[in-house]
Amino acid sequence: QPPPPRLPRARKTKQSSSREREAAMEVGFLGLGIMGKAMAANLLRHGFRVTVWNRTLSKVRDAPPIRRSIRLRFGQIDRSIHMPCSVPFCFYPIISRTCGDFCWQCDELVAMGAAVGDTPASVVAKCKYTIAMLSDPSAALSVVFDKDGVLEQIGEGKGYVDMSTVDAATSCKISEAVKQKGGAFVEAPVSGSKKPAEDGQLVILAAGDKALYDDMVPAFDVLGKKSFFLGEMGNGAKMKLVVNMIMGSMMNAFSEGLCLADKSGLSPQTLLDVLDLGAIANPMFKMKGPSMLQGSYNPAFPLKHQQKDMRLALSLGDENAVSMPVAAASNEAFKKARSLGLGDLDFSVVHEVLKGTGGSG
Ligand SMILES: NC(=O)C1=CN([C@@H]2O[C@H](COP(=O)(O)OP(=O)(O)OC[C@H]3O[C@@H](n4cnc5c(N)ncnc54)[C@H](OP(=O)(O)O)[C@@H]3O)[C@@H](O)[C@H]2O)C=CC1
Ligand SMILES: O=CC(=O)O
Repeated sequence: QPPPPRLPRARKTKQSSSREREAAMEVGFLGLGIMGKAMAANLLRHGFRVTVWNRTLSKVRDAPPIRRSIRLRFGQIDRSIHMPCSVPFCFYPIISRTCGDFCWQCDELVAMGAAVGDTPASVVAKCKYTIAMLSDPSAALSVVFDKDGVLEQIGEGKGYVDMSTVDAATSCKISEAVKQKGGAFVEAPVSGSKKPAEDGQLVILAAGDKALYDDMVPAFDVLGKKSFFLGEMGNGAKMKLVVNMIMGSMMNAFSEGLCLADKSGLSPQTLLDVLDLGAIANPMFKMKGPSMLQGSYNPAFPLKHQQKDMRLALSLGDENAVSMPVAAASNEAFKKARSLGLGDLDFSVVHEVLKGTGGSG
């Protein structure tokens, strides 16, 4: 049994601390892609009550192999109920008729106890804190500013935390709008992919409202192995873009090296072994190398997101007059991969492009 989340603030009175604890454990989560789903699951496993929303509802309601929970709604109350094995399947419709709206197709999160919100606004209305994990700047802005968006319900006493990878301008625009409504905002992009998200081993790069950051530490402790508070709004986004610019360039150099080894008559597997023992050994080469040699590119970090990060990092370079020829060349390879329809595969699929243009392909 995992330990309950820490109290967010020092105790005041017994009554107020129990109210704070209740509120702190109630978190909204917008965006259930590769990362969001794993992160929301972690929060649920650690005792947080989570209300989730995703633009495409089917991701929330994918049918699991065993349908053992139902979703009940009574006005504002929206609960997922686990049916004990002793309740025969044939009784579910009867329960549903008695209790109102329900869905059979509860996905893993609902089966773990998540409630489902209809809109970002309804999630923010319900929860003191709402986290978002969305694909890119346009998604991040849409979820906040569009109809039924976050802005409709954010206000005094509520916090919004966007963990998507976006540029500093996007974070600042959201921050201004949230603050104007009386709410608090933290940007908190993460370093670490699907597996670290599943294992609660992300590195969190936060900036913005320090009080909200402090409130979020119990959740960040569950999601990550370390969180950095980087000061003023935009610094989290910038740090994340610098890190991913380096990562994208490394992936290109690695792929070229695998091609070069292969074309010059060396064993790429032996190259992996040699790299792993030397000064440039790193978890990315170790994890991605074997699957790249097999030509297997199940997406942990989709290439379209890596290319978005290269684009945003290059734009940050433009703003600051920093010449980045290595990153620019890497961006071209990622763009080429996108143009070939490879954007939804793992970013390591750029290896195939490099093979095609000069390597073994
Ligand atoms: N995967 C990784 O390894 C890592 C990813 N990141 C960053 O985290 C973020 C999420 O990544 P990941 O989970 O991999 O991405 P996915 O592509 O798996 O998920 C993207 C999510 O954004 C939602 N979305 C996209 N456009 C919109 C929109 N216009 N309005 C509302 N929702 C939208 C999608 O909803 P729908 O299901 O409806 O399409 C989905 O929930 C990205 O910014 C990425 O760069 C950061 C670290 C690691
Ligand atoms: O953004 C991707 C990651 O692995 O970090």
